[in-house]
Amino acid sequence: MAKQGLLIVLSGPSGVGKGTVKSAMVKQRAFSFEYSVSMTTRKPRPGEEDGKDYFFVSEERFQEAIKNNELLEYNEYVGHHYGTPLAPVKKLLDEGKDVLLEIDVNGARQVRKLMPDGVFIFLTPPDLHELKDRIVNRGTDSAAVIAKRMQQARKEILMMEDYDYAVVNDTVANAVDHIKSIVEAEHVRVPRVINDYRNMVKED
Ligand SMILES: Nc1nc2c(ncn2[C@@H]2O[C@H](COP(=O)(O)OP(=O)(O)O)[C@@H](O)[C@H]2O)c(=O)[nH]1
Ligand SMILES: Nc1ncnc2c1ncn2[C@@H]1O[C@H](COP(=O)(O)OP(=O)(O)O)[C@@H](O)[C@H]1O
Repeated sequence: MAKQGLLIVLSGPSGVGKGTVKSAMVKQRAFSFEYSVSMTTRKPRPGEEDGKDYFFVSEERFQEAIKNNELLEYNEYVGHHYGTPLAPVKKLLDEGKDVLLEIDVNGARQVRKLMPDGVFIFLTPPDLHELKDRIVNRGTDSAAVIAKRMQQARKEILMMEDYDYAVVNDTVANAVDHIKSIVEAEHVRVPRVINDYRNMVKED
């Protein structure tokens, strides 16, 4: 049986650059991983594709997914539901592939209980002014939504205490490098590799 893949959970306040860092990791093939596409009831932003960025669904479909236990975790964030479809994550991990979840802190807390072997990474802004500038410059949210996201961000940043690593997204290249180092280190943690050595030293 293939060794289980590593579950990588990436969180951070809105606008810190999670989407940007994730895309850069895919583009540069920084390391090999599969991205778990979440289900959401929020409307697509310009340029977002159904099935690639999110599965954009109705509230009814989301409620059905909850009822049928299709979601590993889910949460409400600024008026919309977001959740991780369980089946694809499980299948990919069983195939030995690393899977990246980009989810909020409440979701990550639920995942930590169910899958404690994952690595939990929190992406932080260099400071709060920079965070606000990034959300404003992205140009996808109204002033009212930006204010709510900033309020949420202040609370969320301190929830990094539930995570294993804090990575500063000062430049995208630095953030990608740090995440890559963390994933490489996780791959050689003794609990993950000791079985290989048990086999090595077995007498034949
Ligand atoms: N719990 C949970 N949170 C999610 C999921 N997908 C996305 N999120 C989080 O929901 C929040 C809002 O996401 P989004 O509307 O795309 O805004 P953005 O993060 O500012 O680009 C972010 O904190 C995401 O990390 C999911 O499947 N589950
Ligand atoms: N390291 C960075 N330096 C400057 N701007 C960044 C950086 N990372 C992301 N951004 C910009 O910040 C905005 C928010 O990034 P995004 O990836 O949408 O964040 P999130 O997915 O965390 O909400 C985007 O306009 C993006 O281009």
